[in-house]
Amino acid sequence: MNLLSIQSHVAYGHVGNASAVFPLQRLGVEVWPIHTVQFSNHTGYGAWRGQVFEAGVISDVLEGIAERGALPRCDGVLSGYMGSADIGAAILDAVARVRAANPKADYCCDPVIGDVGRGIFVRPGIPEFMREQAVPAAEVITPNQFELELLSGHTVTDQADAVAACAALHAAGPRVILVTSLHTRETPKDAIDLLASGPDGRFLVRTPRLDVALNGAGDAIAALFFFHVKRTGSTAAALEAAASSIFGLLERTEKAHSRELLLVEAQDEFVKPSKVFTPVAV
Ligand SMILES: Nc1ncnc2c1ncn2[C@@H]1O[C@H](COP(=O)(O)OP(=O)(O)O)[C@@H](O)[C@H]1O
Ligand SMILES: Cc1ncc(COP(=O)(O)O)c(C=O)c1O
Repeated sequence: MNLLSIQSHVAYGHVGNASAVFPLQRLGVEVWPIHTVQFSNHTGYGAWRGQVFEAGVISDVLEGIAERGALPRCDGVLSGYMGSADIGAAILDAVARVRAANPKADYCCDPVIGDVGRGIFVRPGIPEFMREQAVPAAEVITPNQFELELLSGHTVTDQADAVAACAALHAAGPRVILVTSLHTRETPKDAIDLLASGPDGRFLVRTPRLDVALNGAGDAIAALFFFHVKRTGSTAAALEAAASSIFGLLERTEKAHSRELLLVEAQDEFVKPSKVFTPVAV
């Protein structure tokens, strides 16, 4: 499988492409990363150095890949945090070019907008861009609970609300939805839910809540989920594999008291997770 992954990149630590690329490679995917920024480290440290690339760089690198004649072999595009609407437009152009070369290619959009604790943390215009352009163009999306509410216009208090919100988003385009970090009235305090919704049904996985506050887990789970959807064609199987791998990764990271995901050290979790969380139909 060949996947184009258009995301931010950090030299030190693991967010964006530095979180998504290696797990895919470990699973045998040929990844073509295009970086939207190159920073020293993620912004959670409060200080970082590096550069935000212009949207033109994305189109230029894509043009070079096209010149190699590779686009018909591209099976999908994955995107994450978008620093500006220009970057967003360049990403959707890339999706359109890939689709023109391979009509079977899919687009997975992690519609990064914000989260429950922090509210919106992207630039003005990005939430609208996600809702009006990126989400309708995507086959697979991976919103967290905050993004699910914002994109669907539904308040999510219980599981039924989350299912209804997913139904509203399916109507906008995406065939498969993974809701991350879901906490409804039914979720115990010491647990985290993941809800996946697709043509084969709706499924829930509940894992223990670990004592970690890390960046990049969302980027890794989006990559894993997209890969397993494409590999299996099953929403339930993709949820099981992605949720189990991420839990294993985070548990190892917690044990080591690491501030960064132990992506390399815990790489076997991507292939054979220590614990398997079997989804239940909801
Ligand atoms: N403290 C935690 N305990 C257990 N699992 C977690 C924890 N934090 C994140 N995860 C797992 O990682 C997934 C993605 O995390 P999320 O917080 O949505 O990512 P991000 O904020 O990096 O976008 C969650 O759905 C959950 O499965
Ligand atoms: C450049 C960059 N990309 C992506 C992320 C993803 O972070 P999170 O996993 O917290 O959503 C971060 C977070 O700090 C970042 O700094």
